[in-house]
Amino acid sequence: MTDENGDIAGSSALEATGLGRKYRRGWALRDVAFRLPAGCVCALVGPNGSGKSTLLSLAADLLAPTTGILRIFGHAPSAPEARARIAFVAQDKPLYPRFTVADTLRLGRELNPRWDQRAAERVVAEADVPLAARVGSLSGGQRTCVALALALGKRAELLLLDEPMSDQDPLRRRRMMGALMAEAAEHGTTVVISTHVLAELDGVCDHLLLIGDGRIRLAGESDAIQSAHRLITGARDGLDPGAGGHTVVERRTTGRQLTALVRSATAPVGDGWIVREPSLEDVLLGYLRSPDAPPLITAGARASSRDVVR
Ligand SMILES: Nc1ncnc2c1ncn2[C@@H]1O[C@H](COP(=O)(O)OP(=O)(O)OP(=O)(O)O)[C@@H](O)[C@H]1O
Repeated sequence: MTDENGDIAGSSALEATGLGRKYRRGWALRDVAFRLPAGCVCALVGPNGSGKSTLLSLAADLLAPTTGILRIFGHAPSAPEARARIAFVAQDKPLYPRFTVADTLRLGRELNPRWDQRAAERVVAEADVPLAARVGSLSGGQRTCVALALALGKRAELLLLDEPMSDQDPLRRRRMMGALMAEAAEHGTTVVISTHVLAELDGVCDHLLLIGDGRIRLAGESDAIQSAHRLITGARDGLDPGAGGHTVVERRTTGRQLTALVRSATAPVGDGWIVREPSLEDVLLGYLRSPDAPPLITAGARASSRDVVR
C-alpha cells in the first residue's frame, strides 16, 4: 500500500520533520529532519551534549518536542500503536534494585503480551548474570545487560538504546553486540544505538545519524555515506584538495604531507594525490573535527516535506 507520495505506508520506523527541543538554557535539537527505514540498524553519533539522548527521549515519549513532528511507524510517540512497538534502554537504566534478575524478567513477562522469555534469558546468560542475584547487587555493566534483556524480551519493533555498551568490558561488549545484532536480524527489528565507540560501527550499523550541536550533520545508509567520500593524501605544497570543485570536509597537515577528506565519489582532478576510500570511522572523525562542514543527508534518509512544521 502506498501513500500520496508513493512511499510504502509504514516503511519508516522513525521520521522527524522540523523537530526541535528547547530546554531552559537553549535549544538541544533544532530543525531536525530525517527518516529511518524500518529494519535498519542505525548508529546515533555525536559529541557530548549534541542532542542524542534528547532525540531518543523524544522518540520514547519521555519528552515532548518544542517544534515539529516525530513519527514512530507513522504514529505520534504518545500513541498506543507507537508505545507498544518500542523499547528504550536509557543511560541511567532504571530498574528495581530489590528485585532479583528472575523477578525483573517475570515483571517484563507480565507487562508485555509479546514477551519472549528465551530472548531475555539468552542476554542475561550471555553476560553470565545469575537469575537469582538481586539487581541492586549487580555491577553497572551487569545491570545494563538486564535492561537490554528486558528490551529484547519485549519483542519491540524499534529498539532505542542510549549508549548501552559504555559500561561493558571489551569482550562482553562484542558478545552483547553480537547477541543484539543476531536478535535484530532474526526478527527484522529496527535498532537505534547511540555510541561514542566509532571503531565498532563498521559492519554493524547499516545506517548512520550524526548530530552536532542539535542539528543533523550526516544521515543515511552507511555504505552511501562512506562511498560519497574519499581520503586523499599528497604533498602539502602546490596541491588544492578542493580544486575539482569538491567539498573539502576536513584537511590536516603532518610535516609536508596534506591529508584531506573530500566529498566526492571520484578522485580530485589533478596529479599527485593518493586516493582511497575512507572507513566509516575516518568519515565520522572528519565531520566531528570539522563542525562547519556542510551536512549530507542521503535521498533515502530525507523526510517527506509535507509534514514540515516550524
Ligand atoms: N533536562 C535537561 N535540562 C536542561 N538542559 C538539558 C537537559 N537535558 C539535556 N540538556 C542539554 O541539552 C543538550 C543536549 O543534551 P543531550 O543529553 O541530549 O546530549 P547527548 O548528545 O546525549 O550527550 P552525551 O553524549 O553526553 O550523552 C546539552 O546541552 C544538555 O546540557
